[in-house]
Amino acid sequence: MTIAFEVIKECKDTRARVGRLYTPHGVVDTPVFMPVGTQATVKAMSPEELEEIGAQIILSNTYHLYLRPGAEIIKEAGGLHRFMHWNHPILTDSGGFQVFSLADLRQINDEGVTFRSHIDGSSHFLSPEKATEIQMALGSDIAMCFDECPPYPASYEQVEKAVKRTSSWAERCLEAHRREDQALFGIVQGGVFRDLRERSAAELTALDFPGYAIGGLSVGEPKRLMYEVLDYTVPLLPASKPRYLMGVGTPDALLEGVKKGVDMFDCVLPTRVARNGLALTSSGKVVVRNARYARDYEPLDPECDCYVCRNYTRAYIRHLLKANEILGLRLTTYHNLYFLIRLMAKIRTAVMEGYFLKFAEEFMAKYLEKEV
Ligand SMILES: CO[C@@H]1O[C@H](CNc2nc3cc4c(=O)[nH]c(N)nc4cc3[nH]2)[C@@H](O)[C@H]1O
Repeated sequence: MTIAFEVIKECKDTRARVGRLYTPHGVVDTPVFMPVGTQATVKAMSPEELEEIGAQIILSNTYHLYLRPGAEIIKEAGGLHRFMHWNHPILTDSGGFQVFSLADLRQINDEGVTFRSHIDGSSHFLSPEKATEIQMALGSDIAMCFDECPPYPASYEQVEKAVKRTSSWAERCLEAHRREDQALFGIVQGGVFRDLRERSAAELTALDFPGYAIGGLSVGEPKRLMYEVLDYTVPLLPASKPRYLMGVGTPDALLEGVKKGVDMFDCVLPTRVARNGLALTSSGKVVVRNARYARDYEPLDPECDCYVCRNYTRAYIRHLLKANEILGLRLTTYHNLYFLIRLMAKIRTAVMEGYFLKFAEEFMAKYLEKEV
């Protein structure tokens, strides 16, 4: 068995649950936030720093690594874990989303996708078989099916076509998948159309994947629409298997996703906004680049106990960011990742001890979702 999942504790008044995901590279306590390491690195962080902040599993991208440095080099180097010196679980996204959102799309048909690289314009072809082969070469613990993620908004016909393709491509990925020490997760599509979500979930659960992602969300739709889709999609997935909401998210979306029964999350947000000088704190977002922090000798988050908040001030980090000093990016990234990973740990404790709903309400009351 390449991967096993067990539900440890269910929340009595929401769908939240604490679980444990057993993978070839270690155990993951869920709900879990996965830092994004698109090009085999979580930007500005070393693997040791990721361990220090409590990162359990990270995400990397088939599309990017296939284009650069190429799956062959990573395979020759002994696989992605050895290549990037990360000896804990890794999940790779299949390229389904990246090829639509990044590449200069040339053509998509039932066979696969022809596209031009966003790096050098060279022409490439990705199919379910090829995306699966690349992930087997990378050696991630969890590989994702090659799917079609429609944009938002998209017409019913467009989404229906993507569901059909995603289901047929899922069968082809399953057929092509040959690595015993790697789990392949299915991805449910269906946009914001309930009947299409039901159809996609039925077709994918019939294939009995060890885990399921909810795709096609966090693509620009209003949050309340995403929550509505989750409300009727999560119950369609087997409760005994991990559920992964792709591309999410902000502290409020993580809390809502956990409340609705999601176990795994990933988002570029904490690392991306850090590079724009925005810190996530228990009282909301702090745009530490702002002049108002020039003489602010408090930590990014006075309630945070991370290495950055124990040793540096807003004034210093603002100075570094304004001076384009690399340490500025590193310190803000370190704190943002710590903040989200710490939030997930608090969520797990709250579920275990039966006060999750109260915790979520109190957290949100403080996290005003506005810049302080
Ligand atoms: C809100 O942040 C922006 O939006 C992206 C996050 N949102 C997101 N939705 C996703 C959906 C899918 C999917 O349906 N299939 C596969 N295979 N991977 C996916 C990856 C996804 N990531 C960030 O890149 C950022 O630009």
